[in-house]
Amino acid sequence: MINGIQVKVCGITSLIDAEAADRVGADFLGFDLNPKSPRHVPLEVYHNIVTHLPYRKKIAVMTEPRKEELRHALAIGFSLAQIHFNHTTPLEQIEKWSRTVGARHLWLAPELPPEMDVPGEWLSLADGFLLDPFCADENTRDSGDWRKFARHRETHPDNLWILSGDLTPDNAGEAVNKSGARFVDVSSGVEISPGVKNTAKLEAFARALRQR
Ligand SMILES: O=C(O)c1ccccc1N[C@@H]1O[C@H](COP(=O)(O)O)[C@@H](O)[C@H]1O
Repeated sequence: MINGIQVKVCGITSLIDAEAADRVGADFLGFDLNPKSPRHVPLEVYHNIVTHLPYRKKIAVMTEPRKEELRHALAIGFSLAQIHFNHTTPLEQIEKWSRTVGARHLWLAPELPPEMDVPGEWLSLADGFLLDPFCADENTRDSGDWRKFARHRETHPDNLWILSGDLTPDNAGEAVNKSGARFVDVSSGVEISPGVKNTAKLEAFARALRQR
């Protein structure tokens, strides 16, 4: 927790980066299990480092996983699964994910068009939702849709609302202040190259949250 804000550092690929995230105060460490991601961590690699990792909650980041993959991730010790999916995914599929791990072990990261809110029928299926405030303006990506994020938080306080997507040390303070977020997720904004975190950027990100 940094200045009242919970933080997840995602796209961790090594013990060194996990320790750096831990040192700056990350509450959650995210590991990308999607083989197509440049931040992909094969399960064998995860197995090799898991006992040495800092004592923080570990999140399995997956893209439209099969039931068996999802079940396996929780079985090997991930606290939660974060599922990325297209907004056109049928409700029955989301219900299946939720039944497989239980809603309290699930965060949903839907790719939503700017005008679309999280549908009401998804809310009981997951504990948390990752929303990207910048997707409201794909062209400039310099100002986010803070009202959309704030509206979700205020209207559905029983869910966890996680501000995620293109956060950096430069925009984190403004993003939190304008959206009212109490939980942020950062990955590429604290990297030197895909999958490699940078200590100075992690520290700058934490500083931005402290000084906002
Ligand atoms: O990082 C990826 O390659 C990735 C691939 C597929 C699905 C999600 C992915 N990243 C996750 O997206 C959020 C935001 O990341 P960023 O801060 O915009 O880089 C984070 O949870 C990443 O793990």
